[in-house]
Amino acid sequence: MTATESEVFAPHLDASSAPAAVEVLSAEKTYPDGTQALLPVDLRIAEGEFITLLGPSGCGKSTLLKMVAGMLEPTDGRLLLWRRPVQQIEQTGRKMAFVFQAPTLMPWASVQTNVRLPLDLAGVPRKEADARVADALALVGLSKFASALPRALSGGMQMRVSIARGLVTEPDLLLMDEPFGALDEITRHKLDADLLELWRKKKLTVIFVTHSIHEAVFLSSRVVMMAARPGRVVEEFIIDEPYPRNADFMVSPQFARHAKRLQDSLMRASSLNEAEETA
Ligand SMILES: Nc1ncnc2c1ncn2[C@@H]1O[C@H](COP(=O)(O)OP(=O)(O)OP(=O)(O)O)[C@@H](O)[C@H]1O
Repeated sequence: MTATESEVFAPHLDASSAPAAVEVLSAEKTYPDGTQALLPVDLRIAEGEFITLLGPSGCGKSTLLKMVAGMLEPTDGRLLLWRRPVQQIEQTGRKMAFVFQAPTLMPWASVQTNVRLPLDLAGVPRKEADARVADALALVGLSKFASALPRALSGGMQMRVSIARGLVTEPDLLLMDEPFGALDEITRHKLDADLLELWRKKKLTVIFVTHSIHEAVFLSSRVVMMAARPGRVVEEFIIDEPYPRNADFMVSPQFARHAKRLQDSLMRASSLNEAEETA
């Protein structure tokens, strides 16, 4: 790591003064079958933050993320990206990418073709597209696998391809729905660390969904805790620890302190569900 890359970075200190990338304004969601997935949520996410949505199953994490992505309409309320409605993101000159839990790669196409897909869809000329694909593959450490088919890659490598496909459009906002949930712990730690590097290098704003308290503490500048039935935001935690964060951070007393606070909060959020289920 170079001296510049290792400079201390503390987005939680700037979050109140930095421009808003995402504003969720009393946005709520009831599905057509009557499921009340999300009570009104208010959330301001500043440029450069790494936000994690954490909470028990069914608390509306994916629903909220998909509303930010414009993949789902709120039943009421509004969502703004750089002060414009989500559907008008093009007019802001910013870009957003969504990375799903499963890599969802085309099995018959090479890694390179899979990563190029968003550029092909956008009509980017082939030469420029190939150069950007090469950059994205280098970022995730897969340059040597450009011609491979997905089935020749491990689960962790397939997930890297999926991340490269997200990064190839050079997004400002990266939305990730439990991207590493299906991977073994070692691979997950490695990808978490790589993701933090990318986030800092590319000055991204990230919203990340996970079930893992440890992943949330390691990655986030802020954690948004949610509870279910109906889904809602119940607490927020600033993880006021500087970056870069490394393996030493994970065994530090500060890490344990944050993890304990999140654990207690998650227990409260989960017991809210149980209390309501038995009432
Ligand atoms: N298309 C849908 N139609 C009806 N109900 C839905 C739909 N999608 C999700 N739900 C319900 O909305 C609630 C919130 O779901 P959501 O997937 O957003 O939660 P989550 O916190 O992401 O869950 P998990 O951690 O299990 O992935 C759940 O009760 C879920 O069953």
